[in-house]
Amino acid sequence: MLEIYKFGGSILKNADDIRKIADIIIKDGNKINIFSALHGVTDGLIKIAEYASKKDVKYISEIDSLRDYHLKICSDLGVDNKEIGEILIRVKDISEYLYKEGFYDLSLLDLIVGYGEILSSNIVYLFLAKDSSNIELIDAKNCIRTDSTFTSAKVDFEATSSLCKNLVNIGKINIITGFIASDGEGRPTTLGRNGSDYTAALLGKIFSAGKIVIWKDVDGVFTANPKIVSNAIQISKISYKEMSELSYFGNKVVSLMALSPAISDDIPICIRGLYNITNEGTLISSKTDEEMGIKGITAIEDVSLININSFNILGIGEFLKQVFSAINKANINIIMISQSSSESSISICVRSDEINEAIRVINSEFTKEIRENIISIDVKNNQSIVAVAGFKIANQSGLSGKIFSNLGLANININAISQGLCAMSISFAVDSSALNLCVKLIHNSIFENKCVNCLIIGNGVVGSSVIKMINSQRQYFLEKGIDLRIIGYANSKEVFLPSGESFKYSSYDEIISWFSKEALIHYVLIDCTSSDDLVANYRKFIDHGFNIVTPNKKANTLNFDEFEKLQNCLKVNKKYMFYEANVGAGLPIISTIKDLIDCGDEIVKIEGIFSGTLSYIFNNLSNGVKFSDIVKMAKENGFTEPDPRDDLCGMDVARKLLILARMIGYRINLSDLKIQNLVDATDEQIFEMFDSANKENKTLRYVGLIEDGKASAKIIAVDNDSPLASTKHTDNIISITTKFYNKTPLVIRGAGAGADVTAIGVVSDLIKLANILL
Ligand SMILES: NC(=O)C1=CN([C@@H]2O[C@H](COP(=O)(O)OP(=O)(O)OC[C@H]3O[C@@H](n4cnc5c(N)ncnc54)[C@H](OP(=O)(O)O)[C@@H]3O)[C@@H](O)[C@H]2O)C=CC1
Ligand SMILES: N[C@@H](CC=O)C(=O)O
Repeated sequence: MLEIYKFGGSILKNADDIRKIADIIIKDGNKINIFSALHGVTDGLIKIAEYASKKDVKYISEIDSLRDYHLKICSDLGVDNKEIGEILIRVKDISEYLYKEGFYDLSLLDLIVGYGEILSSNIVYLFLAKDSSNIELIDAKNCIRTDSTFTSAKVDFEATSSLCKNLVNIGKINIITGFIASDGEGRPTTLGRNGSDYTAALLGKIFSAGKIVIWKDVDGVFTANPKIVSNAIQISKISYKEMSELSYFGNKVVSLMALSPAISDDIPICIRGLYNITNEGTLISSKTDEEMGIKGITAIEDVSLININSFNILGIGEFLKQVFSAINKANINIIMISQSSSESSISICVRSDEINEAIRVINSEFTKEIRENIISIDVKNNQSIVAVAGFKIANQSGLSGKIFSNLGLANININAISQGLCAMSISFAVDSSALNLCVKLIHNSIFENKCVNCLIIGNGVVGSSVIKMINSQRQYFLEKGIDLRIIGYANSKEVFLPSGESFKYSSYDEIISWFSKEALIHYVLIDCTSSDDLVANYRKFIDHGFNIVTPNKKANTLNFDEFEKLQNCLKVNKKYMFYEANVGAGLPIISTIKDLIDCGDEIVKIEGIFSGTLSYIFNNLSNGVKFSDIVKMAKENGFTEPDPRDDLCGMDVARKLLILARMIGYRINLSDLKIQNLVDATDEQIFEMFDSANKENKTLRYVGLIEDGKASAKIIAVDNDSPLASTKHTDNIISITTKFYNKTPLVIRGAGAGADVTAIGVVSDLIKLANILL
């Protein structure tokens, strides 16, 4: 199967690129190979023409760097530079002529600019010809015939076809200049920007190629410009129609012009990356990837929006006819139209550099009506058109909602919108200042809406275990349709990113702005610190789109006014806060109480052992170990609070009791709780308590109680056969008496502290959140 390869300037930067390209051509034995100019050379040649014709001597230094660039590559490749040197002298001669004349026209521009392709193709030819006699160099001026529309010449297909068939020997490896052609009088012409793609497509059509491969510095067509949307996805298959839509609206991977010869003869075009040849690229053909209804988001920048209102005086048909014919006569390209038939108003988008002319022709068309205030015109500059394209645009219900609700939340205003019934795209105009955010938001709302993006602050005992659990269970969650993605984790000074990079921070604002600039759809802050400071910033995170999941008890034990403000902020922003690990680590205490309340049950009493650390201490006292040593062991095992005094003074239990008490409707603060403090207890005092309880066949337990609007906690010597006495290790045991569970209370028991069980509580919250969001 004959294939046409085209190599663009972005992969013609140095000798290494040319070696890679030569390897591909030789390995594949590819017969028709089209070359653009070396990277940046076309622009360089335009500059030379402009400087020289304006008698600016800067053209000389441009010529020098052009020469040095090409000769260095020749020397790096070890090719004889005589031929290249001679071509460069011709370029110099032309520029000296332009300098002398102080003038250039489009035909002279085509003459000089075309040397870019001549130089690159000669270098490649010379390099390949060192090892093979089967290489042919073809100057496309000798086989692509055009009219004389310099800089964007129209191809005479019949003449070109017969010239190519005569000149190109497909038994050989042909190195052919892209972009350039000549008119009937033999004058050099060019095919317009990205014209080399068009040369490739033309040759594909002429030689009935099986495929046209466009080699680039990117691996294929992406769902958005990866320079704007870092998580853009490579598309494996896209139809001609979809690609045409993307190209029309600004995707530069392949030009619209190049698509048409391929479409007419159904020749697939493959976009492939030179630097990643194992990647199979994107195939543009009559078939699409049906699974992927929407293929991408693209944008045209630098447009202006003209709104013309006719106040219904003229018939709509007549009014529109006049608008379009005026614009058409001025040869101005209308990029997008949006019409409101009820008001006979119409919005049209044109390129910014054509706006003045467009306004002039409309004004002159409607001079009388404007004077009589029948027609008014207003203009919005600095606009960009964003388009979402794909074969399922027209019949995908909910798509507009998905797109526009996220834009609305980000305060991005749509200035005009356009979509046809059978359309492959929906397009709209936004202020250019909002463009990047807009593209990211739409991209992520379509392609990333199945992800919960987790930012973990605090990577100590609990945080590290949460990170490990999310990563190790990733595949398991994916199979359930939940994509938990860690976008970063932080300690108190530094944020670490998945790329391996990190940045230091001094305020949470820096963290918020870093992550919100990605405009992801579902964010969650996982607070694995015990910080009050971070809690004080929750509302900022929530205002920027974050949900919260946390084992940190500080938020739910804020002073009641602050606590209510936080609840209100969540409500206003429609965000969620989950905190199962606040009480009993991974034990389902919070969720059970919530379920009972949601079912209309009334909680009468909650009682039990709420501290894993104190449980561990009293469970181990029986082994004759000192109280102070057991505290150390509890800290080493990760059961205590970051500051173990919070456990010993009863504050940790107090927080847990307050959290549950507030859940069941008590409007109380920490200061309202009666809590026994053990922080100053000596080993001897604790042992004495233990010993006297033991003598009475009792066991010491630190017990919390919530009942009758009050909450308290203290050490109690419980009977040895009491369920409270039966706990082991770090066990918590919580008994819940309710209107329905009144004879036998509902009891939850299990490990109440430690990294893994707490991480389970956090991750189960993430799954609950994901099930709501996704
Ligand atoms: N351990 C357990 O069994 C349970 C713990 N919890 C709760 O989990 C939370 C974490 O506990 P644990 O992992 O043991 O604590 P650690 O002390 O092990 O880790 C705390 C982490 O938070 C970071 N950090 C501290 N202050 C700040 C701040 N102001 N801003 C940003 N990061 C900060 C620390 O960073 P750096 O190292 O730089 O200081 C560290 O990475 C606590 O709220 C605790 O109550 C809840 C249930 C059970
Ligand atoms: N330090 C706490 C940890 C869980 O909240 C405890 O010991 O219970």
